[in-house]
Amino acid sequence: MTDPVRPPVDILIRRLDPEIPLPAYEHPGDAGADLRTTVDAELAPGERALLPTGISIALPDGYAAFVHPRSGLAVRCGVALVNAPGTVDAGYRGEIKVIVVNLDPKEPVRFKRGDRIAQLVIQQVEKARFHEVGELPGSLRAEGGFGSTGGHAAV
Ligand SMILES: O=c1ccn([C@H]2C[C@H](O)[C@@H](COP(=O)(O)OP(=O)(O)OP(=O)(O)O)O2)c(=O)[nH]1
Ligand SMILES: [Mg+2]
Repeated sequence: MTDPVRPPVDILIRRLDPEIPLPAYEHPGDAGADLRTTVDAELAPGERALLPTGISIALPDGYAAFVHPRSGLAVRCGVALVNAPGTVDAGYRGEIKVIVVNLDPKEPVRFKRGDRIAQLVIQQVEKARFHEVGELPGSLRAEGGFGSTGGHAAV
């Protein structure tokens, strides 16, 4: 489905497993295209695994793809991504993989080949030039961070 505001970016994709469907947006306005895994896997509570998706892509320069968790898996099964969001660099040509972890304290999680395990968000990214200085310009926040504005539970 075409976005009326901005046309989609064209991305070359290789299917490393011909039986697994390509990543797809489930609805026209979705930000993420769901990624599937090519393997069966069972994760004990607290266990993590590197799951293959059966695809590799060539992003245009100036883009990156981010591997985000799926909320449904998180709320129903306690599945998180260890490195969320995973960063796929424009120059990466290897298989996209997903580092899942089972955060449920009691129940194992089972993935079946073809299951949708994560979602891929494509974004334009800025490149920075870093200019070293002795002093940074001032700001209202200054060095306050990590709860400096309050509103969090006392520790
Ligand atoms: O969830 C992810 C994260 C990364 N990658 C791939 C694509 C990315 O371009 C490459 C390297 O990722 P990253 O830079 O996050 O890892 P690193 O530990 O810094 O590895 P490297 O030294 O290869 O950059 O691994 C994935 O397939 N899935
Ligand atoms: Mg890196």
